[in-house]
Amino acid sequence: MSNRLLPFLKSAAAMNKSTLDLQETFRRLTYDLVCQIGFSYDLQYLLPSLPPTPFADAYETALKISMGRYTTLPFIWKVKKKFNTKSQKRLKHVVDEIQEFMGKRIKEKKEKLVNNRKWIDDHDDLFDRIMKRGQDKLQLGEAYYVDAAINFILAGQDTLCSALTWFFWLVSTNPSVEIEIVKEIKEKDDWREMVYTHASICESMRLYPPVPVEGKQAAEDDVWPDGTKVKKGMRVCFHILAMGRSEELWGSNWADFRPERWLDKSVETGEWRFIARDPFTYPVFLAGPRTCLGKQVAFIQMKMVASTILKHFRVIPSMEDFVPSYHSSVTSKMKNGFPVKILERF
Ligand code: HEM
Repeated sequence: MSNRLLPFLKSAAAMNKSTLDLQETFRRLTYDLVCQIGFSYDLQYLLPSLPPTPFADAYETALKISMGRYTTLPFIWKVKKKFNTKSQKRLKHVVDEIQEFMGKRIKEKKEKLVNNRKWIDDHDDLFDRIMKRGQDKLQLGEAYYVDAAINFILAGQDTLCSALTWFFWLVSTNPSVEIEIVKEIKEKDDWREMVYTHASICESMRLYPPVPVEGKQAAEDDVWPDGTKVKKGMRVCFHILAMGRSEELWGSNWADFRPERWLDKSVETGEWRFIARDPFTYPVFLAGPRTCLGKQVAFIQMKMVASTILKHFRVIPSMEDFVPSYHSSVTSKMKNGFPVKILERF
């Protein structure tokens, strides 16, 4: 944070009235973060020079073309695949690029694991741990780990970027919440004690869940408690965004951004206490056995980014009545980005 995000925002603040796309800033930051956490690899995307982002571009192209399969009839994309149309050639090209990039990272790790135990003991990123535990699988070849690494980036980068973008928009348009968060982050150094900030993050993901819609396929015939019959093989979708805006679940003030709905204030100490909601009411990270494996990491990262930025800067939408245009792909996005001005906080 201090040697990448802070200098980047300082240089944006120094350019006084210039506009910055915060969504693009978080896109770059989260690629850097996720690759650091996963592989100790520094992509160096968040630099004031705004360098090209070839790996991210390939990744997003692959995602866009593959997601298109969900919005067309299966036989259409199967025909396209068979006749190797332009989009299918493009998909193959970017998938090759991604696999080559990831293959290199995994190969480097595998060589170090085999040749130099000391190195691996000293460098404990996520994939060091996964590969150490699964040494028996090293013989399976790199493909196993390459797939796991690609899945890891998919799970962690876009979701974090989305969560941060909507959080900063909601905070910038709710001054009383911003004042309370800034007060808290100035008082508390430990992210575990940032209860009000935690509640604000939960509340922003209620209104704008990074993953807006989820689906699962029934492994067996099932009957739900309300009598609904679900046959083996049926696909069931649930709308996380709609659930977060349900009056039945959140009351008549569901449309308000109110971190306090997650909080209780101690009468004696005046300290906030967080009241968690059950994950089946709030399935932003899913619920049950497929709950997000990175939930804790996600909260830590978001609190670190939020506290780093809000301690030093004010983030102000560059247009006075800016209303973001919601775009749902795999994650909740702002259609034309989030143009802001960054001002030093004194
Ligand atoms: C605000 C941020 C995040 C949100 C809202 C989120 C949400 C989710 C959701 C809804 C799923 C279930 C997907 C499914 O089963 O179809 C999931 C799975 C997963 N998430 Fe997250 N996630 C976030 C951040 C992260 C981060 C930062 C990481 C990694 C450091 C991560 C790692 C994973 C992994 C590995 C899975 C797969 C679990 C499985 O296959 O059962 N997530 N996440």
